[in-house]
Amino acid sequence: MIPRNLAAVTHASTPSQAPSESPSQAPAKASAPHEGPAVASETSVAADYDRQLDAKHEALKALFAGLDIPAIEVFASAPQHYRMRAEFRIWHEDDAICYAMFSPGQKASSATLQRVEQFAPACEAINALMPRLLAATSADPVLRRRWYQVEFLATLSGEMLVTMVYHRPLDDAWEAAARQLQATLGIHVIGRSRGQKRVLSQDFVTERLEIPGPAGTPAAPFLYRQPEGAFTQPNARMCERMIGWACEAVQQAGISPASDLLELYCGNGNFTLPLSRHFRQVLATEVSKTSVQAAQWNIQANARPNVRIARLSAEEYTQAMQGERSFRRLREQEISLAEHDFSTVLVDPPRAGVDDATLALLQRFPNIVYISCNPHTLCANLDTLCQTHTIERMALFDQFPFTPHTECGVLLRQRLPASGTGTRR
Ligand SMILES: C[S@@+](CC[C@H](N)C(=O)[O-])C[C@H]1O[C@@H](n2cnc3c(N)ncnc32)[C@H](O)[C@@H]1O
Repeated sequence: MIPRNLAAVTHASTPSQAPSESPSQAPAKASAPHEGPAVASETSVAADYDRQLDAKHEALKALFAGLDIPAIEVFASAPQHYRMRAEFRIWHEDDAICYAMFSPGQKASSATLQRVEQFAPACEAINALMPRLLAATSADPVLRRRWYQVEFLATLSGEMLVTMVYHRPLDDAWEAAARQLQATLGIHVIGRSRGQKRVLSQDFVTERLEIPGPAGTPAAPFLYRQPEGAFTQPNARMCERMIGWACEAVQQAGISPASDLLELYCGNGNFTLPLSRHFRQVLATEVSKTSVQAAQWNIQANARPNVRIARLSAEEYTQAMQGERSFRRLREQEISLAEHDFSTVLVDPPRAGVDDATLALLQRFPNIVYISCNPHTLCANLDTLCQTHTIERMALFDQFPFTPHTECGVLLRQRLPASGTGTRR
């Protein structure tokens, strides 16, 4: 039996999941406020939420005090049920299992275990599934045996992909039991073990985001294939607002829709597809093969023929643009950089920020939209970019309530626009 004296984390706030790493790189770990057996009242959660958002806003202003920034636009999240992904360890005591989290750096043991029954940051569909999945697997020794970790990936419409990670090879008996589980719960199941990935129906979900239009215009739907293990923005509602902000920023800045957009670190085309409505052509690049394949599907599904995507790292793209290297991956798709007339570049790098060579490339663009999940590397990069550009807009998107993490959006414009198209090679 699982000892009852262990804290039942009914409303743990959030895992300290590194915001921009792939889910598989960032195990869920326990953290922060609203943790513990008591379920916080809605009023106290709302008050705590407002306080933590104010604190993030103040921290951001202090961090960027050395730069000339405009008033920060602040986008509040739902305080709870905002995450479309969650992952937990599975803790075994005798024949019983439970969901578990461990604080960062803590060795997993009964003493450090935080039992999780419900998880307030996760969307309601994940919370509804958690007890049903646990009951079904607890009752089945084949599914339970050496089950180590579970990863949930949900969509706003309730589609659900569940990855069950094991410390044993997965055989046909496991697959038969997992197929039964999948049918009973109405979910997609993937089994993973060392060197093994058994996909029972599909290894992705399809998210539908409603992207707000400019003031007074209706929102537009976009479909996104989101593969297991690839990066996706965890807070779907906040993601809609981030994309809406980026679209509005380029329109309000008066950037010519006859010009082209370059995007680095494009993932599955999250920003690319809605932004492509505001440009003649878009060239998007991304390093992850899985994300590039999803982006190709998303381009077709959303009928965006003016978007092309190439699997290149930001560093490689910079080398190609500088004429230092040529890439078969561009030639195969008949992508000619010289045929683009880029007015704007959008970057959304991982937490490490943008490398020096790519920063120098960005400085050649009249307009830069920078989406960042790490204000510290953003601040360091802005130090460089502000040598050539001014910051016209800055936004705080609270993607990760009750964590130290803050997502930002920045629009920069070149101080002295080069004559003609400064970025045509
Ligand atoms: C913060 S995510 C943003 C993805 C996308 N813009 C979105 O909103 O979903 C960063 C992306 O950069 C990719 N990435 C990481 N290092 C990279 C590099 N050196 N060059 C290009 N892409 C990289 C990751 O695979 C990931 O998809």
